[in-house]
Order: sequence, then C-alpha cells, then structure tokens
Amino acid sequence: MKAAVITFPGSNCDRDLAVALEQAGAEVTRVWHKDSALPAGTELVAVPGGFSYGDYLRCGAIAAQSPIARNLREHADKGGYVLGICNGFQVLTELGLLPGALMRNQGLTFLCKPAPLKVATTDSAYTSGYAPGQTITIPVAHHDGNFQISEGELARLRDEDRIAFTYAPAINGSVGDIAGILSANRRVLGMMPHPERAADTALGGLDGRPLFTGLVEALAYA
Ligand SMILES: NC(=O)CC[C@H](N)C(=O)O
Repeated sequence: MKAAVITFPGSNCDRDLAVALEQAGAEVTRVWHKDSALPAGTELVAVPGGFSYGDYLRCGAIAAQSPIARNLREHADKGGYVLGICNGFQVLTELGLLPGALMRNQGLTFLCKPAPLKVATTDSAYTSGYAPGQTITIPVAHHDGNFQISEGELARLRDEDRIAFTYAPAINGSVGDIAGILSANRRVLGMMPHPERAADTALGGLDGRPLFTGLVEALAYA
C-alpha cells in the first residue's frame, strides 16, 4: 500500500504515524502542507495528530485551507482512503469529508491518558483487523475531542453502521460516546484516539496495530 503522511506546521504525530504504517508494511512518503501534489499512486492519505497552525481559529480549520488540503479532497472525492487521527480527524470535519464537529472537552481540560474503546463496527478496511465488539485501549491526547452532530446525522451514522469506535466509559462528552466515524463510502476514517501510539510494545501497547495491519491487508486485496 502506498501511503502519504501530511505534515503541517504544528503536527507532532506525523513521524509516529509514518513508522506505524511502515511497520505494518506500507510504503510511506512524507508530504509537506505547502506541496500541491500527492505522490503518484497514493492509496492512503494519512492526516496526523498535533496542533496544526497552533490550533488557531479552531483545531484543524487553517489546515483545511492549506495547499495540500485541495489534493486531499480530490483524493477522497475519487474514492481514495483517508485516515485522520486526532487533529487529523478535526481537519477532516473542517473539510466536510466527515460530518459533525469536535468541540472542547466537556470537562474543559486536556485529556492525556489511555482510553478503553469498543470497536463498534468491523465493516471497514480500518477495523477489519479487530473482532466485533472487541474492547481495546488506545491513548487519547486532546482538548477538543467532544464529538457533536445533529440528531438526523447521528441517526444516519447509526443506520449506516458508520460509528467505528466508541469510548467505554465516556471521557469527553461526545454524543453517543463516539470516538471515531467512517464516511459513507467507508474509506475515510476519523478518530480522536491515537492508534500509532499503541502499535509497538516499546510504546506500552499493541491495540492500535491491527488498524494498520488490517488496512494494509485489506488494500492488498481491494
Ligand atoms: N493530539 C492531537 O492531535 C490534539 C488535537 C488538538 N490540538 C486538540 O488538542 O484537540
């Protein structure tokens, strides 16, 4: 699988994400926010966590206007795979590639801790490496992770089985305890927890690894 990992000024999980993808067998190219093209043959664009452009305006809002964001949108519009983690999820909602918004955590504090999650669907390239209903632990590190969405759009997410992960127990006030969602074509995933921080025993956990290995395997047979 050919993957491109975007770096914005303020990204801080870009290298970890590239390493996690490489360890799963992906061929990774790093892309700068001012680039105006993705490498030929890119199958997955990965948008990492961090504090892009200092979180000014709203988390992810300025990154969504960057030069590479146009290529990201084109890639998604063509049916390409896009993975947004934490700040990356915020960027994808700002771009309108995923519905809803990430608001300030209910407790108004930055949360940095391991978060137990439930795998809510295994029907995607990103979650096929898990067992249905499996409980996993993945670290979170955010102040704007409180996912909110209209009732109608929430019903649609549920009807279409597009909720990928939920917090168990709740941590930040997200509606339906939602931690990650899929696009209608199931090729775009946004999630607040950081699977790249739980993809190596040296990092204290392996529960994030099946996301990357499952994705690489799923795309090999796509
Ligand atoms: N780790 C991250 O990507 C953090 C995202 C964003 N800066 C927030 O705090 O909500």
